[in-house]
Amino acid sequence: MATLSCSRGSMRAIQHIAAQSGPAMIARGVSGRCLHTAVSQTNTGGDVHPLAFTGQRQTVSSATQQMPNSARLSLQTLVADLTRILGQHSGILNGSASPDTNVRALQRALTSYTSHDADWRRYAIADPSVPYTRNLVSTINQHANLLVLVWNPGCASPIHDHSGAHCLMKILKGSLRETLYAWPCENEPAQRCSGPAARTPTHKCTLASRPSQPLQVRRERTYGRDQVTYMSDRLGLHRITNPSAAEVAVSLHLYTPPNAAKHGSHVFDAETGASKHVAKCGFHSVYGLKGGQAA
Ligand SMILES: N[C@@H](CS(=O)O)C(=O)O
Ligand SMILES: [Fe+2]
Repeated sequence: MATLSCSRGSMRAIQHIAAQSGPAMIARGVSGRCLHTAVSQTNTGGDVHPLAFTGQRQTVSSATQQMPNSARLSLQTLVADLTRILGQHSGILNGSASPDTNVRALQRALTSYTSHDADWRRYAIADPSVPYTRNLVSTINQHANLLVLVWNPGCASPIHDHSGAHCLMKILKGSLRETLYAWPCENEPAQRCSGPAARTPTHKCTLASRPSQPLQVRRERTYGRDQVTYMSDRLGLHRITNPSAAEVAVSLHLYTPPNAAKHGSHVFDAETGASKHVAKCGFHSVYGLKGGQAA
């Protein structure tokens, strides 16, 4: 089975795989997808993995607009708060979502920040050719990745895991729907899928060792501007969708440790539960500069 990669050098391979697979592959949830024709018509990259770099970009708002100091400070303050909170734990050392990470404090910090467009505009680099873009704001002293994601109307991420990291998402603009799924092997007998290990990206439950069956949806929730939600591999898998047919949505994501950028993650087929590893998920921009590479 071909491995999708987020690295820039393998874009040709991704496009080639996608061209062969076409809409069926997208519909099966291996890649991100867009539901509305307005996007998919311009979306050569309905076929392109959403985490991939494409080189074609536009900012959501005019880049020439000034950023008020007060707004800029509020995002800086949030980054400072997150750095202080994450500096107090050792989660970065063991490469997985450490129980001593103060998730509540992170959640409080993200909640107390109020979204100002002028604050995050420089990071919100859109690209109509992919379902969504990933733009690095800060590495929080190497403890995390703080990203701004820009979601085209009707577009969604693939169903994916979070590489053992804590993931917090705050809506900056518009609304986003989260569909939460159980791990494919969660209800399998222990001998076929060994306990908690089945709920990590390194679980051994491959397609060969279990029946092919649709992923089970646990819940669906829609979050509006300034709402914050938490996700991790312990809760299962998820897909994020921009339900609007017309409006771009923007969200702020904190991943700690920053595992997906380093080691990639897994995407899942909704119909069969089959997974693929996506190597080293990159950024469309870094610190507001286009064409950035993964830190
Ligand atoms: N975790 C996804 C975005 S989302 O669907 O939560 C990513 O980093 O690309
Ligand atoms: Fe996610």
